[in-house]
Amino acid sequence: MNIKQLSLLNYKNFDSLELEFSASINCIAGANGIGKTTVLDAIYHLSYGKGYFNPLSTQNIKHGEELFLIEGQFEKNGSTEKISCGFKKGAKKILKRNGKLYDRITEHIGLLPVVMISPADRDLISEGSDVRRKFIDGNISQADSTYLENLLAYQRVLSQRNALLKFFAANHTFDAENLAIYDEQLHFYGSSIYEKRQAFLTEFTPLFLEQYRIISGEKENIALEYHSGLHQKNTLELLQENQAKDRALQYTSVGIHKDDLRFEIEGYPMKKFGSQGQQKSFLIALKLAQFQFLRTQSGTTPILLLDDVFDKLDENRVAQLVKLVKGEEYEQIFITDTHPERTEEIVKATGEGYKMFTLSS
Ligand SMILES: Nc1ncnc2c1ncn2[C@@H]1O[C@H](COP(=O)(O)OP(=O)(O)OP(=O)(O)O)[C@@H](O)[C@H]1O
Repeated sequence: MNIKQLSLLNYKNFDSLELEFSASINCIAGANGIGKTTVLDAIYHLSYGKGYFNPLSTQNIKHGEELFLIEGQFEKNGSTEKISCGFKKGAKKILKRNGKLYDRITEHIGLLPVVMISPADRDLISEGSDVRRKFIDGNISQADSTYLENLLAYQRVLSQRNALLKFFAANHTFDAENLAIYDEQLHFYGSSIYEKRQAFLTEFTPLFLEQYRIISGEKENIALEYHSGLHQKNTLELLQENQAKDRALQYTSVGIHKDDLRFEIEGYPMKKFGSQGQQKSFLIALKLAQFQFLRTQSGTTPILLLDDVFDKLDENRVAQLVKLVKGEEYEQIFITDTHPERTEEIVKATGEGYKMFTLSS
C-alpha cells in the first residue's frame, strides 16, 4: 500500500501544500519548525482520523483559520482510495472514503494502516502505565472491534463503581449487593480484555525481541513483560479481596485498568538504566514489531513514517535500521531529517528509488 498524493489546507503551519510521493522512499528535509513532522502527521491523520501528536482537532487548524482539510490518494491492492478529512470549528469532523461519508470514524480504522516512529514515543518509557495500556489497546483494536467495545463498557462500569464507592463514603453507608452488580460486570468485561491482551503479547513479544536484536546487533539483553493482577486471580476475586481498601480509597484499585508493561535492560528498568540510544532502539523495535503485527493482521503492508529517527543512534544502529526497513517486508517509507545530505547519503546507499523534498518557508 502507498500514498501517491497529499494535499493540505490550513493544517497546522501550512496554508496549502500539495505533494506527490514515491511509492518507495520519501525524504522530507528542512529546518526546525518548517513542517516536516506535520506532513507525516497529516498522513497519519488520514489513516486514523486524528492527529498523532495532538488529537484535539481545533488545535490542528492553522492559527487564525476556521477549518482544515487533508486529502490523500492511496493505492491499495491495485485500486485507488481517496480519503479526505476535514474539520471546521464547532462542527463534527468529516471523514470520507471515495466521496462517501463515514457514519463513525472507527469504521475507517484498519483500512489504511500506518505506523509512526517519532521522538514523542519516549512517553511509552517515561510516562505512566496508561500510555503503555493505550499502546496495547490500540494494536488489538485495529483488528478486533469487540475489544474496543468491551474496553469502553469496562470503563463505563468502572466509573459507575467508583461513583458508588464515593456515594457510600459521603453518606456513611454500604450496600454489598449493589456493589456486587458492578463487580460482576467488571469481571465479565475484564476477563475478555485480559485474555486478549495476553494473546496479543504472546504474539507481539517475540516480534519485538527480534527487531531489537537486529537493531542493536545483540548488544544487550532486554525484556518486555506484561504485568497484571489477573495473572494471579480473576477480577471477581481481586475485587472482593480489596473491597475494604477500595471503600477507604473511594475508587477501584484492582483490575485490568491497572495492567502495565515492564521494560527492562539487563534486568533493570529501562527508564532509569537505559542510555538515550538504547531507549531509542527499544522504542524503534516496539514500533517495528507493531508494523509486523499490523501487517499480518491487516494483510496489507503499512506505510512507515520515520520522524527524526536517526538522531541519537550510532552509525551501526542507523545502518541496521536502514537495512531492516529496505527489506521486502516494507513498502513505502517516509523519513524526516534536518540534514538533507545525511539522509540522502543513507537512502542512496540502499539502492532503492527515492524522492527528496526540501521544505522551505
Ligand atoms: N495550529 C497551528 N497553527 C499554526 N502553526 C502551528 C500549529 N500547530 C503547530 N504549528 C507550528 O507548525 C510548525 C511545524 O511543526 P513541525 O513539528 O511539523 O516542524 P518540523 O519541521 O518537524 O520541526 P523539527 O525539525 O523541529 O522537528 C511549528 O513551527 C509549529 O509551531
